[in-house]
Amino acid sequence: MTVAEAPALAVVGAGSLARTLLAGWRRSGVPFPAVTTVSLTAARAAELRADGVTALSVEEDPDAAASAAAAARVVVIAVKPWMVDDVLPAVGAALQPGTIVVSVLAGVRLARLRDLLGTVDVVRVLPNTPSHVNAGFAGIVAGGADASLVGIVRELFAELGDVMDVDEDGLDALTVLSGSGPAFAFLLAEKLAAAAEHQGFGPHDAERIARAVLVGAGALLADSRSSPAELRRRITSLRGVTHHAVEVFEDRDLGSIVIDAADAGLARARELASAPADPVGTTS
Ligand SMILES: NC(=O)C1=CN([C@@H]2O[C@H](COP(=O)(O)OP(=O)(O)OC[C@H]3O[C@@H](n4cnc5c(N)ncnc54)[C@H](OP(=O)(O)O)[C@@H]3O)[C@@H](O)[C@H]2O)C=CC1
Ligand SMILES: O=C(O)[C@@H]1CCC=N1
Repeated sequence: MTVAEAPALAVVGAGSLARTLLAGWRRSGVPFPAVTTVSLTAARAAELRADGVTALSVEEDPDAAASAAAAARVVVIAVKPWMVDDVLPAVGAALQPGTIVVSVLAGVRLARLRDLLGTVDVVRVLPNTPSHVNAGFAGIVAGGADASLVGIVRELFAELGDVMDVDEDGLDALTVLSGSGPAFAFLLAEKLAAAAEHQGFGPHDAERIARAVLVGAGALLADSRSSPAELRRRITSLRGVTHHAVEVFEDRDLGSIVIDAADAGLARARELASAPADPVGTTS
């Protein structure tokens, strides 16, 4: 993205995902003329300032989100889904013409976002944490937003990885498939490390093995035109070691475990669409 194209950016909500996106954009060198973040706490803002960002907090300035939104051309909303009623009306009231809002919130539908913001220039994007290293995957629902503004958003997320246009049902599905998906891969790495410890390796070497396997398999997948199934077949010698090990996964029906997990995540994404408040009283 060129200097002329890069928009002034505001990010409302400065948690895990917001910082992932900022890291990816910094890494790919997007020349934003200004970046302002808004967190709840002053402590978080201080952390971000140490990274060279203009960081506001609601604790220090109750109007922080409105002032950040007023000065931006792209406003990313990255608070928790159940915070939208508190956060969006003030953002919407401050928006200048020609500004687009990007919601990365799981579940919350465009109709509700438009109502709370009072604008149609809002899109939903569902990114994932590998965006940190520009190996992300994001679904985007453009809705009825201005096409040239949507183009800027699409380009911004293309800096972070692959971008797929979907409808809102597709985005709910991607929330668990590609949004949560990296967590499934990390879970596998954790379990592989635990198996290595079970077979006698110390924790350091066990994690070293698991990391090398996941990183190596990912790199091979990225570099190869072969399907995942074909890459797996090449490791699986007839009546060999892999065959015996994979049979355990098949016997326990790993396929339906993954489908059940995806369905549970999808159900939660749909629930979040209408969740009025944080059901467990925590923001983590
Ligand atoms: N994590 C992920 O991989 C993905 C997350 N998402 C979505 O991204 C959103 C954020 O998730 P995540 O980053 O994990 O959550 P975090 O809890 O890490 O971040 C939430 C942020 O919101 C801030 N905040 C709370 N209240 C306010 C307020 N009133 N005004 C402004 N900021 C406020 C918090 O401030 P403080 O830091 O000071 O507490 C915090 O920085 C969620 O809606 C989630 O569905 C989507 C795809 C992937
Ligand atoms: O767990 C969550 O709700 C968010 C959405 C997808 C990944 N993290």
